[in-house]
Amino acid sequence: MYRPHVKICGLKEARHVDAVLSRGGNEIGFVHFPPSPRHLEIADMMRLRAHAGGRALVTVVLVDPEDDVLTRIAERVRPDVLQLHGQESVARVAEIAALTGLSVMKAISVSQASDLDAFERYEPVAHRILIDAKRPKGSQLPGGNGVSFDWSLLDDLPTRDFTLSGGVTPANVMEAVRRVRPFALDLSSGVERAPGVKDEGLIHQLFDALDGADRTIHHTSQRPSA
Ligand SMILES: O=C(O)c1ccccc1N[C@@H]1O[C@H](COP(=O)(O)O)[C@@H](O)[C@H]1O
Repeated sequence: MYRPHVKICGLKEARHVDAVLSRGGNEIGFVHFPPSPRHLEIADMMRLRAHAGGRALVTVVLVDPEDDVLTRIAERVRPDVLQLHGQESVARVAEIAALTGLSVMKAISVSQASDLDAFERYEPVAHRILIDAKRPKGSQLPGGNGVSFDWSLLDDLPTRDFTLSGGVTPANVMEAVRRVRPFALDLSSGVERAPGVKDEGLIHQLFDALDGADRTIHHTSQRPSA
C-alpha cells in the first residue's frame, strides 16, 4: 500500500501543526524568509518546534542563507532538515550540510525538461531533492506561489526519490500521486484560504483525499491477475 510522505509547509500556528499531525503528516515546514507571508522569526519556530516534539520531521525553509543565520537556526530551532529554496550552488549546499550537520533538501525549479539537469548535479551533495515550479513573473517568492508545472516532465527521471511540490491541492493530490508517484509531497498554498493563512478544513480535505488514494491503490494491487 503506497501513501507518499507528506510535508505541509508554512505552518504558523500550533492548531494547524496539530491538525497535520492528527492526520498522519510526516513533516512540517516553517519558512524563515521575511518577504514571505509565512515568515516566522526564530523564537516562533522554536515554540512550534517544541510543540511538535518528536511527532514529525521539522524542516526550516531558507533562501540563500548566510552562515550566521544557519548557525542560529541549527542551534536554537534544531530542525531535522534545512530546505534550501534559493540560488545556492552545489558547493554551497555541501558547505551548508557540513556547517550545520543537518540533512539538506535542495529545491530545484522546473518549467522545461532541461531544468531537471540540476537533479543530477545536486544529488551527490543534498540528502533530498525537492522539485518545484519556477516562480511566476512578478512574484517575490521563489516558492509558495501555488503554481504547478507539467508533471509529465518527470516521466523520464530514473528515480521517484524526490519531493514533489508546487501547486498541489486537495483537488489534484490524487492525480499527483497516481501520475508522479513521488517519495514525498510538499504543499503550502493548497491548504490556505489566503496567502499565509492555513485552513484546517483544507488540511483535512487533503488527508481525506490521500486516505481515498490509499484504498484505491490497495484494491488495484490486490486484484488477481487474469
Ligand atoms: O512558502 C513560502 O512562502 C516560501 C517562500 C520561500 C521559499 C519557499 C517557500 N515555500 C515552498 O514552496 C513550495 C511550493 O509551495 P506551494 O504549495 O506551491 O505553495 C513548497 O516546497 C514550500 O515549502
